[in-house]
Amino acid sequence: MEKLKSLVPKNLEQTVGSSTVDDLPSSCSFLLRLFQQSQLFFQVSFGCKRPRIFLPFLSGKLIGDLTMDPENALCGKKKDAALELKRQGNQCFLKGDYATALVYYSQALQVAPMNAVDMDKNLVATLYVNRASVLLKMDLQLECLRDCNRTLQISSNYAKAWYRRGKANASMGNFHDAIRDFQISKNVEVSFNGKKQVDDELKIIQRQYKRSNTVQEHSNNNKLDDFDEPIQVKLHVTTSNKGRGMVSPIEIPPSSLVHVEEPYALVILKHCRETHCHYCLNELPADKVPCPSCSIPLYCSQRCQIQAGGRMLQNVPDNKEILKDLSDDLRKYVQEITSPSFADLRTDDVPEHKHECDGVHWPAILPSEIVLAGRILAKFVGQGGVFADASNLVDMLNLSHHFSEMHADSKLECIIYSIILSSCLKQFFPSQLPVNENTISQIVILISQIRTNSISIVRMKSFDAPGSRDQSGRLSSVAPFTCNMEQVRVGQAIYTTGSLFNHSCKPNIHAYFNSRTLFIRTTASVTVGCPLELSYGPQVGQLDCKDRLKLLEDEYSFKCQCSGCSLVHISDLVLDAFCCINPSCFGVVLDRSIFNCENKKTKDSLTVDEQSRLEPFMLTDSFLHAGPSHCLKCGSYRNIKSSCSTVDEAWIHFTRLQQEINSNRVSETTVSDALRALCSLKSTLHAYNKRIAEAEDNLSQAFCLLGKLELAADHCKASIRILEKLYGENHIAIGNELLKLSSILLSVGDCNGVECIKRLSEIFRCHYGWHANTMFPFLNILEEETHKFVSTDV
Ligand SMILES: C[S@@+](CC[C@H](N)C(=O)[O-])C[C@H]1O[C@@H](n2cnc3c(N)ncnc32)[C@H](O)[C@@H]1O
Repeated sequence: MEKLKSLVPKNLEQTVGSSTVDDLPSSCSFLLRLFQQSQLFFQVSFGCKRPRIFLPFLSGKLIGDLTMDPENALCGKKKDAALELKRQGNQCFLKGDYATALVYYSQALQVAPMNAVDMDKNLVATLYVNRASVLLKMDLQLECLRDCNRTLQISSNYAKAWYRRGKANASMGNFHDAIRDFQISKNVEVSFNGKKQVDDELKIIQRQYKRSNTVQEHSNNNKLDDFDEPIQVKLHVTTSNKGRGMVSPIEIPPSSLVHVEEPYALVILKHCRETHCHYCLNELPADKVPCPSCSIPLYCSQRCQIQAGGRMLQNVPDNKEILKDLSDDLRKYVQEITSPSFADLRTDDVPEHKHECDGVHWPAILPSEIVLAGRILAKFVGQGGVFADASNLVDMLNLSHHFSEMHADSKLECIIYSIILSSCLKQFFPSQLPVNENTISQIVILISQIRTNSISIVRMKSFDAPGSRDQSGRLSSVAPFTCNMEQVRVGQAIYTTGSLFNHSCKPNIHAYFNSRTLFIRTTASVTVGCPLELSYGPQVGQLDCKDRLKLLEDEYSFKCQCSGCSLVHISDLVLDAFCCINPSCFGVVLDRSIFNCENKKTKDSLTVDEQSRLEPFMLTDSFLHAGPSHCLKCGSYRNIKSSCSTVDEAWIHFTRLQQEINSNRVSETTVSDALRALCSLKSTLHAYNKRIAEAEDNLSQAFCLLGKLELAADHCKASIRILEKLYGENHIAIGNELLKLSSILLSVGDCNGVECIKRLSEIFRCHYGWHANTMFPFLNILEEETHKFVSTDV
């Protein structure tokens, strides 16, 4: 991108940098002509791990390379590479290194062409059946079963696939299916020895079946969650100083579902490409499914693959040969497995990966937001939209944006990306997407809309929660659990209605995702006409007001007008405050930058109740009398510079402690030093300063590792008391801390753990409603433990 930008002469750069929405088409036209006339050859690197591209832009080589044909494309399929990976997979399998074999077979599947043949068999079918063997060795029976199905959908008479399917079914206790699998395997097996082996296995399973009397359970792994919770209210759109926003026409209690929406378009983030499904964004299972036509996307199931790519894995196999000698029951069974029905899939949508497939490079190379813009454009065109005039796409989406306020450099980048994107998409939509200034300026606005409105889709990072179950479903332990639950950004999406919710640093709604679906729930009671606002990122309790304002301006291009940033409240006062030097005074002392920020806030509109809550920390008119470095309650002076040095010195011990915690080896000496440092922090910082909470949390983790659980519980409680002040009692951050505390208390047999679990369950349910138990399975387990705990106690 930097090299492309360097082609633009200074005067044109300035014109582009100062352009507004109205003169955008002329800026786009200048740049388009410049690139079309450029005779320069240049090298473009988009900063990804793909090889750099050497391109003459004018000759179409840049676009040519980005949209290369499947035979030559790096993202295309490669039979030789697949065969080599298969060979390495086989070697690892023979050595018993199943985990590495799994990786090789999966990589081979990613690059194997669908129609390639290897030793008289379809290569993809062979790779699936090989991977099925590895999965069976690794005790992943369900994954093995699915890979067998995939083999059979390509090659229904693959005896080994029926045989392994039978083994997997038998291991899972599905004896009835296992018997049918072995019967079919025996039928299609050609060798005498093979037939005998299957027959022996069949006899064993038949005997087991007779004994077991098991009720057959047909697991439908691809079944989507049923969703039947009604939406509580139809929200209204109003306009305020924040632009359009959502308000409630009625009073709404906490934890009410107020909005559910599927994305208009969505894209996976690059760092999650190997770990999460490119369609539903859930974590990939061991039997991930590649795109049949290119080597980039990976899916958790065929359903997701078909929905994203719009094509089946293969043609429906010809079952005639295999069916002719089978009973009616077995014939039906073969049909079900080899020709699964995806009739319930939504077919009204434009498959979002279709225009990116067949080996084109650009979706792998361009930034995610540009790929997302491409998906929106493809959907627009796929639904019959045409770029006849200058604003139809922009009007259709009707989303706000900040193009005019964007930095000059960002404007230039946006236009260059729009030229590249329109040229790439032209290969797929030759007549619908003309490369001209109208199309390009609409794409520029689209990118600005994406920057203002796209929502990050997050997932909880996998972790071993307390009371996790082993494979057999037994509770492994309720050992103290001390790590923080972390969320990872996995995708970026446009939800057209969801983007009408404004931001507040003190939000009253919470957004979360199940697969691709956006859910929004109230976290507090909402009065009639009250705006429903969620947090785009920074929240009261996490960052002080000046840092929040800066972050929102830098990353989201607006000056926050929320009540959290315009009214004085306890959290912003205490979060980074120092304590008063007078031990009997609970007032706060602020440094200059925080003081100046708080001083600008309105104090007049505070209610009597709000004023009385601030009372212990400050006199509400104290800003007039006291200044920075002075206690806002009694006016005493504190030397901020030396106080900062005291804190820095103390913090060195907590940095060391954290390092030891990370390596799971905590020494008694480091803990004693940290305890002394905590005293020093407490005599310098305000009692509700967030660093004290962090220090208490570190000590709690350290005492857990030393096995001193009572002390761990005490420090955890101290941390929670501070966080409650900063965030409020029902914030999800408190839920996370309660999770730690409850696991510590349960480990030492303290019945207060039961109360803790009740409280954390309520917080999680308030934020996630009925999804809480599926998203956080440890809740069920902890609740079960609680029941046992209570009954044992009685
Ligand atoms: C996702 S949109 C929300 C809907 C938008 N208000 C509209 O009219 O379409 C985000 C934009 O809304 C405005 N906005 C949202 N929350 C705000 C806040 N707390 N203070 C000021 N402006 C806000 C900003 O312009 C921001 O870029």
